[in-house]
Amino acid sequence: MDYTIFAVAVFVVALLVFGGVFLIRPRRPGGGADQPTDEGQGATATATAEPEAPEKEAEPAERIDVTEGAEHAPPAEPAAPEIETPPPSAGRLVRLRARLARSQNALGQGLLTLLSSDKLDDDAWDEIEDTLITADIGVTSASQIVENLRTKVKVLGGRTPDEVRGLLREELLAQIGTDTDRTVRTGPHGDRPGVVMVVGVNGTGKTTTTGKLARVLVGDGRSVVLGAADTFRAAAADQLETWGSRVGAPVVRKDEGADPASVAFDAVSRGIEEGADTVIVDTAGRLHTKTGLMDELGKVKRVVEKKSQVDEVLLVLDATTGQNGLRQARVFAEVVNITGIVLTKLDGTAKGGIIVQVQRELGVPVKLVGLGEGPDDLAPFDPEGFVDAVLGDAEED
Ligand SMILES: Nc1nc2c(ncn2[C@@H]2O[C@H](COP(=O)(O)OP(=O)(O)OP(=O)(O)O)[C@@H](O)[C@H]2O)c(=O)[nH]1
Repeated sequence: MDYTIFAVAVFVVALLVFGGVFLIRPRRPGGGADQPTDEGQGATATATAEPEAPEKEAEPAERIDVTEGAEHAPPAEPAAPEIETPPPSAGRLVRLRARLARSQNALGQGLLTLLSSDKLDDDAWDEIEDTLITADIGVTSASQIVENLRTKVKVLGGRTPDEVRGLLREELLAQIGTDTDRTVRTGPHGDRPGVVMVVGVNGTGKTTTTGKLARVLVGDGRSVVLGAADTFRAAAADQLETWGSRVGAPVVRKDEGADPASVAFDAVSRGIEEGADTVIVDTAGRLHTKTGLMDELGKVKRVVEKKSQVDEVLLVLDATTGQNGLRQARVFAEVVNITGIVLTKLDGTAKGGIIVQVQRELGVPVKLVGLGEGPDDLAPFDPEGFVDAVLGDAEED
């Protein structure tokens, strides 16, 4: 009996030892502990499927902590980029005027030719009005311009090209408004930074504008912190980080899907801590129901205001989208108190009249215009510079 028990015990121990060795050995190639080595071996097909599984499982647990932390650490940071010194804002529209002239000149030349024709009959005036409407200036403004021009031309009698240009210039400027305050308020208040919220539908150039505006401010000698509160797409935050790193502006971001208001709050806190002059918060515009949009933008603003007042809410509109852009503008204007408009992609459309229409609709001035994809292709809007470019009076190239 004893021998039987002893024999069974020896057999069990032997089985365990043999089985243990056998079981441990095959795990090595794909096992958790060896994972970094395997990963380093790179992309060769079949073996990669297994090691990836434990890695993915481990990630979310770590990421939750990161979400709560101040910033998202980029995975493998490349060598720090060289910090650029962008040009100041002054004189930018002059530099970009040739580009404006190129896109808007057909409108100006079309109007000047019609106005200079010998016979200014009803058909000619209708054509002038149609040309203005085609340029998205809006029906009300177009008919006002035509009415005023008709009266002035009658009084004038004969018309020299200079006189015609002068009349048209005057009318266009009157519609755009020369005495409007177009200052972008970015200044700090004591020890608190100025806060700018950038809103608008994605694809209009919102993130690009946030980055370009940071460059404008840094070019003017300001220190800037950026908040990547468009958390719908991680790529938007990556994009902003690239903009920020080029001018040495820190970017506060969190994981995709994080609460935009908390990103904005942290960005403003960081701005205060660092004694920055301005915090620019890029928000998401992807919510196509008005209630969702209202809730989100309202919350971002309220939360930011716990830390500092919001000085500017800039609405970014794509000039090439015409009536669609105007519809977007109306929705945003209903949900948030817009203080200025940034009209992007003016280099890509002849319909610069949208400036007049959007200002008239929203009662808010165009403060900045985007004139290209280059990093410094954002300029403070200047009505005279714009109209001179439309009328083909661009001296610089
Ligand atoms: N030609 C031209 N392109 C512009 C201008 N502003 C922005 N863009 C381009 O428009 C595209 C969209 O810009 P984004 O800044 O990514 O647009 P967004 O609204 O932030 O959209 P998301 O990136 O999806 O958040 C990019 O290719 C920009 O380079 C402009 O003034 N002129």
